[in-house]
Amino acid sequence: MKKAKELEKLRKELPIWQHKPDIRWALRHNDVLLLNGETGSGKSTQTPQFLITEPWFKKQTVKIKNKEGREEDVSVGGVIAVTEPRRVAAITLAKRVAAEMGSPLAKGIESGQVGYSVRFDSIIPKGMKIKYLTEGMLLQEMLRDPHLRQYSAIVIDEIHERSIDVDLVAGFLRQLVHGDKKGRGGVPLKVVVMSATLDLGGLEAFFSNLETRSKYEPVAVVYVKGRQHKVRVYYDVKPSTDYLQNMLQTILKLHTTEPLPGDILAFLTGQEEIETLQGQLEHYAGILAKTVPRMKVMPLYGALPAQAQQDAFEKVKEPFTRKIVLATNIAETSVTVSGVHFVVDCGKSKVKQYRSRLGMESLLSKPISKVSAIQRAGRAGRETEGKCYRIYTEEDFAKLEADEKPEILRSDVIEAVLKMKARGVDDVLNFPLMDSPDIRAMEIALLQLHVMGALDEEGKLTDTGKKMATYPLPAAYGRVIIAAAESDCLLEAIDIISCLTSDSEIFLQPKSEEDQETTETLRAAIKNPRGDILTYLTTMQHYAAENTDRNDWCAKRLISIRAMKMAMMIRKQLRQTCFQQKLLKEMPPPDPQPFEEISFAKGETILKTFLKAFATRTAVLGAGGYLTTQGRNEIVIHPSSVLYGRKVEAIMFLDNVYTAKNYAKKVSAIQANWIVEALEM
Ligand SMILES: Nc1ncnc2c1ncn2[C@@H]1O[C@H](COP(=O)(O)OP(=O)(O)OP(=O)(O)O)[C@@H](O)[C@H]1O
Repeated sequence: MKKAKELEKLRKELPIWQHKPDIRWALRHNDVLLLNGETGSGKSTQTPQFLITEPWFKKQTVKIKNKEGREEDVSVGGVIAVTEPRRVAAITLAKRVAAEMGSPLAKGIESGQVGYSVRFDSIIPKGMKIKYLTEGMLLQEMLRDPHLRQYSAIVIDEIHERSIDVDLVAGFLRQLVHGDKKGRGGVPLKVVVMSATLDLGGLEAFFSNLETRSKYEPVAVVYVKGRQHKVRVYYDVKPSTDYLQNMLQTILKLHTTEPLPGDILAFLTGQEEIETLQGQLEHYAGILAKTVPRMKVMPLYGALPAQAQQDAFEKVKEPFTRKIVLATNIAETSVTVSGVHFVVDCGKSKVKQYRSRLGMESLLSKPISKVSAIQRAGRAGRETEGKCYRIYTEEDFAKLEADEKPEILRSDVIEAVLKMKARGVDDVLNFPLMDSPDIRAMEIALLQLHVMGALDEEGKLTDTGKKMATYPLPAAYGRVIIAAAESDCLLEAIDIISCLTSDSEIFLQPKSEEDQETTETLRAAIKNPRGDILTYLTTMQHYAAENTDRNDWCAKRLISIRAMKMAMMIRKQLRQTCFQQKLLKEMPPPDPQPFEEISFAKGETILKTFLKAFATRTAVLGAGGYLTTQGRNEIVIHPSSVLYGRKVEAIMFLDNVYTAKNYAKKVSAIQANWIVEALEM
């Protein structure tokens, strides 16, 4: 790692450096700054560093009335939060900025100026002035500290990515900036919104307070022109029929013709493609001539453990070796993958799509937007001039949409509605957001939350709803936790939910028929004929009871050890939260505990508990197959379910995908009369 002094020279060469005075001036006179800058101009790393010496940044002690109406001394400010759409970006940026400031950032070191906070991992040193965190973490903090008293400023990075979380953060910040400042003892909160897209008009209108516009204009705008290094872009001359094959050839060609140094970063749509290409590249790596550099192929996707993700960012230490990073769009924005001079872009990514008519969400592989293509290319020009190879034609590029459609317009909005309610927004249909979701999607979400008991007849958040909003879980699983505490099956529900919400699938797919047979035999003991929910329970209970070699236990059954480790962390966190909330009377004894088969009756209780949250995700067997209870749509059981091919009276499914057919996933066998009971609750 370079020293702060050496890095200072590089910092001064960044295009944003020239704008340091404008940025400071703008925030001395305005509460909101919109900052537009090309990728690589230095926004994410420099902006917070420019601001920590400003007079308004200092921590202040102010008098604020508490709930009883008594005035007390409270500290406000002294930290700048920078939100990032993804964990990797928050962590790598914090490390970079810590190095630039010459401030240590490591586990066990107590003081330092930079910290970060992402799920299951944080370093918050004493004296921290800059904190990188994910948008989701800031939303959780806002529930505990609605006035964000810890902070002098919030910097929203990469707002153009438009995740649901960033839209909510922006909506709540707008409310804080324009609301009365009593909750902060009169100290204003500064907000910096950073974007790589030029269209700031919409954002400016959103953050301006239209009612008071004539008296006071709170929004300043700064444009940062230029990036540090040039990136040349190359296109395919004709459309490709097999882009994976094309990617492979392009990477091999670059590897065999381009001199070192110069690592390659390739963008693909998901884990499966990455693993396929990795296998192919490693095959070629074994047969390359000795005169050609060695290849070090490194995957980079969301479900990888944090350390494996960080490894992909490191410089290659081995001599005469080229790093080839195969990534999903998690490496698309904000990050610098060290050593990369070449980007190869497949031009697609997986996106969530909500079909409000069906009330269901599915994941589709779609062409990216122009903004994404530009961001991807930008990764080649972070440390030096670079090249980007687009595995599509220039005409195809011209046809791409300018921007991604905001997630809130293509998703199930139940979590968004719950978070708004938890923040005290009563009229969610009229709460100002940058883009308001389809009214039908909002109404469905309100209805579902009411059915779950999170909202009362008047649409007010109930105690159940308040608790649900505090869990780092989809709303429906939060509801299951509460129902399970009432039905004496909380520990079992936590075990199941931990598996269900782990980063990646617990059960890996066998690669050959032979594997399939052996796996089936070994999995027989964990499979429960009543469906996937109870199968997850036995899996977790066997895994937690295993006291010799958990890796070996997983490998034999083709169970993902990585997914199980993540599930164990979620289990620990949920047990602690439930203990704090007094849903759990005492903490269970530490693992390993002997495996104990649950009774048939307990299994029924668990399924009925899940049904309290998933009553609308059920289907009943008719003459032609299963028909959903909501909407009477045909649905078939997905091959990944233990119930695949079985005909039972009725099913409950926790997930579904809409590809060639409407598939139910994570399926359990239930009785039709339980659905009526659950809906009448
Ligand atoms: N982890 C890192 N390792 C090496 N260099 C880095 C690192 N992070 C940032 N840099 C350098 O700092 C420059 C500016 O990075 P920064 O993230 O601030 O830019 P940005 O304008 O926010 O870009 P983007 O919108 O793409 O995130 C990079 O181009 C790179 O040269």
